Amino acid sequence: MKDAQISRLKKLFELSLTLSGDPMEIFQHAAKLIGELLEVKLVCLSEIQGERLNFLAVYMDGEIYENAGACLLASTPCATVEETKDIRVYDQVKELFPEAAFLQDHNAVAYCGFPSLDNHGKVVAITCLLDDKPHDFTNEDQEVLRIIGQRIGMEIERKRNLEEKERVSEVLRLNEDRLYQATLVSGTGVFEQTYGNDSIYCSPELRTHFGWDADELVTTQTFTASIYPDDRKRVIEAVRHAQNSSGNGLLDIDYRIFCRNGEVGWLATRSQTFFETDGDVSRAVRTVGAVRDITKKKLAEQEQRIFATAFQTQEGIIVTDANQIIVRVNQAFTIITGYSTEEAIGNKPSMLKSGRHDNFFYHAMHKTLHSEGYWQGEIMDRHKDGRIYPKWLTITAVKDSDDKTTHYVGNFSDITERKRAEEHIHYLANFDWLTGLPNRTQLNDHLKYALSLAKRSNGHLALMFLDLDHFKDINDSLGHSIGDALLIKLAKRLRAALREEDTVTRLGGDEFILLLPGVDAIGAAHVAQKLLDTIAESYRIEHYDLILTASIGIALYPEDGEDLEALSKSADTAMYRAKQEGRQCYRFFTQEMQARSARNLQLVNALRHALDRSQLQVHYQPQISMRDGAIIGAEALLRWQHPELGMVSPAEFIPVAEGSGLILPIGEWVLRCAVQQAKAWVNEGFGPLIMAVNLSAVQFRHPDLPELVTRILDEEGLPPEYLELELTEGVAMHNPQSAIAVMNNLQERGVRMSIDDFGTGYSSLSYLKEFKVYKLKIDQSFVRDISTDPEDKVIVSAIINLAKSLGLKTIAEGVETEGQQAFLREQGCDEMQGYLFSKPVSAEQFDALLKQGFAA
Ligand SMILES: Nc1nc2c(ncn2[C@@H]2O[C@@H]3COP(=O)(O)O[C@H]4[C@@H](O)[C@H](n5cnc6c(=O)[nH]c(N)nc65)O[C@@H]4COP(=O)(O)O[C@H]3[C@H]2O)c(=O)[nH]1
Repeated sequence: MKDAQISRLKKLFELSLTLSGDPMEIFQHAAKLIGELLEVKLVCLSEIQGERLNFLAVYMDGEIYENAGACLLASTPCATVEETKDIRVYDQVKELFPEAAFLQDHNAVAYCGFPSLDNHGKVVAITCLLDDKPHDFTNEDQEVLRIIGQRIGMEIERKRNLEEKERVSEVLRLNEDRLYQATLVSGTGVFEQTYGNDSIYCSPELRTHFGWDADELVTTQTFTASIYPDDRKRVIEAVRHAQNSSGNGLLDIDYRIFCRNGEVGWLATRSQTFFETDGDVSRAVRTVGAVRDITKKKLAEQEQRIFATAFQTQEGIIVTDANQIIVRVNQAFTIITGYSTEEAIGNKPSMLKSGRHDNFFYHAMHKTLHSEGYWQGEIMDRHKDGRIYPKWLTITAVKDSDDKTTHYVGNFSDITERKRAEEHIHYLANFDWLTGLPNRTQLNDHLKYALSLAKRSNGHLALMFLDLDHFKDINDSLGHSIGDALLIKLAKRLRAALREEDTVTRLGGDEFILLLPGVDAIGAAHVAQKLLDTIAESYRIEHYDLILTASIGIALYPEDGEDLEALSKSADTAMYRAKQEGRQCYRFFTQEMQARSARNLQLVNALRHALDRSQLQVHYQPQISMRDGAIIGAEALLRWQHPELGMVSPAEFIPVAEGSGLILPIGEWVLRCAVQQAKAWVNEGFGPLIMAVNLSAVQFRHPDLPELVTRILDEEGLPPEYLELELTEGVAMHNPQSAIAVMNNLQERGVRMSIDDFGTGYSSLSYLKEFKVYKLKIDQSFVRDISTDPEDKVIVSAIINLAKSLGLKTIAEGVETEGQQAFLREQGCDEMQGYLFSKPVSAEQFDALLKQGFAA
């Protein structure tokens, strides 16, 4: 080949190389060019990759093949090219390199291989030319191949760079992909800001948070506008600080933004700013960062803060697990209970128990908790110092998603103060502030209760209005403080003068209302007089000795009213009458009551002297045996003959004597008279004659009674079996247990007992069995009507049968007719007494009866 031809070829080749962009195309082009130019059978352009030759382009018999295979470099002539880094030419090459299969396959005779080197002088490719016949590779040919070899080396390097680039970008793409997946999973968004360019790259998640569209341009301004105003300044300052080259460029910040849905959300940003240094000057060039949505976390934190704050309230809080072991308490718990957190945790709430509630209380509490999941109520607990205090407790069961209780939360407050205030309010609402006496509200309640009791038992009650006389004068002359002190003293006296069950109320000023349950006209008059006397005793206040009087109006249930209003009106009216009639006195509402009271007073006064003025007498009424009509006993009945009042019935004066306490001396006198008389009749030979003496309730309840009876019997010399004490059914049944004790005592002393007026009370059979009585006295009210009233017949016959079954005798009183006598005899009554045989008579007349004998 001529020089000119070569240089033309070189230029052409260089031009072709410059024009082509793809290294692989260049390699193919080069292989083809070489093959055609040097007219060889095969050109193989291979890249060295480790120990292998990769055939990038193969020209064979006019055809070009791309990536046509590979072979090991070792034991090939190409290895010598790599080694020498220069062109190698071999004849009979097949024989020279028998292990190179490639040569054998193509039956290679001529071989020319030239290297391509990279910038560092390393062989990166070998191009070999093969022919199956001898071929002369001239120097010029070799020169051209060297030039091509250099060019191929450059292209191999370019190819490798491209491949590296592609690999790196693939890695980057993969990384980006992974990052994207990671950010998707973690909810993290990323951004990148390059300074000098106001566009901020934001990942899709970030755009989603902020509500920016995918194609919307995000700038510093857009970003700042999305920040919640309260956080804006803080974020701007922190970003500026991170961009300041004096720092490390790191920024960690939480802030709020306006989310796409208009709500406020929380983001956490972690970013790094990168700096570029030019000489001494350093400036921020880029910031990359990750942004995380922490709205839920912040809300949880906020909730926790709220919970923590709520936990630290004035209310005690106690949290237990499902087994009621305390797991948490707050500070207020310690303040209220006295137990520290350490003392409480691990313990049970029962450590606070006061012992004031029984097991039923706690059982009911747990039952409600179980069924309702909630319990609320007042409970008494014990403080660590031992003090018991009331608290208001709410317990709530905390349940998991399976509706299983995991914890109990108890909230409580010490309500000691509240209770005290309530008590104070209750006190003010129910008591008079000055005297401490109950007020009208309480009186109403007490009166309602007393009225209901009285109605049920056909009982009585008295309501009194008490008004001080001229009290205003004391206030006006001595001042209100003296007046108040006087009222306080008076209130104490009134209270002390009355029974526990009575109510004294101050209406305000100098007016009082008194409620006396179970009190009739006589009792009321008695109490009123007692109060007037008590009030009239002088009062020492400061240096004054004061005298006070009052007027009292009395209303009685049921006579003067059946309810509060009617009774109050009546008592008020009566009180005004007392004022009008001279003050310092009491008046009843009705004239009848007033008269009865006056009569009562008259009787009491007269009775006081009845004994010593010998106005009393004992009369005797015979008691007859039903069997033979013989007088077997006498009932002693008291008679009072007053010079002015005339003959007063015992039915009238005995209650007066009982109410005034005079019954005790009078009763003793009757007993002694009766015993003396019995003794006289026994001495006269009229025995055995039983003397029956009435006992009043007051006598019967007096502890000295048995002793007194024995003493009189002893002193008068009458054997006890001649005496029979009559006790009314009502008195015996009033307090049966103590009646039994007294009866036992008397029986042990040999004295007989009988029950008077039997059938009028409500005897209990079980008590009747225990009473040590000898006889039942059938009340005259039944006897009176036995001929006409079939019911009375039944009653009388029942009493007789009952007595028989109990082993008791019966005596019928008030027998006035033969018919009554016949019926009683028929029913098996043992004895009788009544006008049919004799009225009560004097001892002398009785003596005559005894002497003449009696035949029924
Ligand atoms: N209509 C009628 N009455 C008859 C007949 N037979 C007797 N009486 C009356 O019935 C009363 C019977 O006495 P009492 O039930 O014990 O009831 C007595 C008794 O509870 C009480 N009493 C009388 N004397 C005494 C006494 O010395 N001490 C006590 N504590 N109470 C006495 O006074 C009550 C009344 O006594 P008296 O007026 O003496 O009334 C007597 C008697 O006179 C009759 O056939 N027809």
